[in-house]
Amino acid sequence: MAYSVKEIFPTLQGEGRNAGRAAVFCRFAGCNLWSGREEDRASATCRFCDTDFVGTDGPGGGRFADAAGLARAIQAAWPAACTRDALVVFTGGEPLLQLDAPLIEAVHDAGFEIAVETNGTIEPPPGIDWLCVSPKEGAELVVRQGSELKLVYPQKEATPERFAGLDFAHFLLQPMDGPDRAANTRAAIEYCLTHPQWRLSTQTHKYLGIP
Ligand SMILES: C[S@@+](CC[C@H](N)C(=O)[O-])C[C@H]1O[C@@H](n2cnc3c(N)ncnc32)[C@H](O)[C@@H]1O
Ligand SMILES: Nc1nc2[nH]cc(C(=O)O)c2c(=O)[nH]1
Ligand code: SF4
Ligand SMILES: [Mg+2]
Repeated sequence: MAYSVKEIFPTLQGEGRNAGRAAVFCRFAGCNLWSGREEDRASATCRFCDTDFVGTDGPGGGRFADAAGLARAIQAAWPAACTRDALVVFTGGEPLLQLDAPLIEAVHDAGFEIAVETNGTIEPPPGIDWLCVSPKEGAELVVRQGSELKLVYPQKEATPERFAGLDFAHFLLQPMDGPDRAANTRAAIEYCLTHPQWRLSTQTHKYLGIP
């Protein structure tokens, strides 16, 4: 199938348990919880999104006719001379609207480990090496196991207690960015201090000034 990609760029994973690890980010266009248009934000299911995922006009973005072509573009963006420890992070928008078996096979064949950032509303295909699920208030969570559960905090109805018993290796709270980031960060720290199952995930790339 063809893929709509907003942007492809090398950077360090800024969030979660793999923060600090070099990766190629492949950001798919489109999401099932928001159109991405500001005029629709207030009526969307997910209203706090910090990302522009509309269109295919970002650096390295475009329409890719097949998995081999997209895998080549990802490989070309890998900054190191060899593919040792190569990692691609599929994100978006919602990557599970587009990530499929042929693309997983093509990037594995190119030597990459595959990480995915998903809102957890769509069943993932097999073969993902690191699955990060970030539940959204008001959206049904269908992906109930994975590598890390990274909850943006606070969300009124999506409380940590609702997810603490699910089958994930790591549980993270990520302060909601926006006008209340400082207060949200203090609240997340307080929660982690009193609930040590949960660790703090800060969006380090925003402090570091990298994409
Ligand atoms: C832009 S989303 C794309 C992947 C997928 N749609 C999802 O929501 O997980 C990437 C990550 O950023 C998080 N995120 C989005 N907006 C945020 C905000 N305002 N503050 C903190 N994290 C945010 C999401 O929860 C998710 O973990
Ligand atoms: N450096 C960096 N790390 C990230 N981790 C998750 C991101 C995302 O937007 O999915 C992201 C991102 O946009 N940049
Ligand atoms: S589900 Fe993810 S990409 Fe979609 S609007 Fe929410 S944070 Fe943004
Ligand atoms: Mg981001």
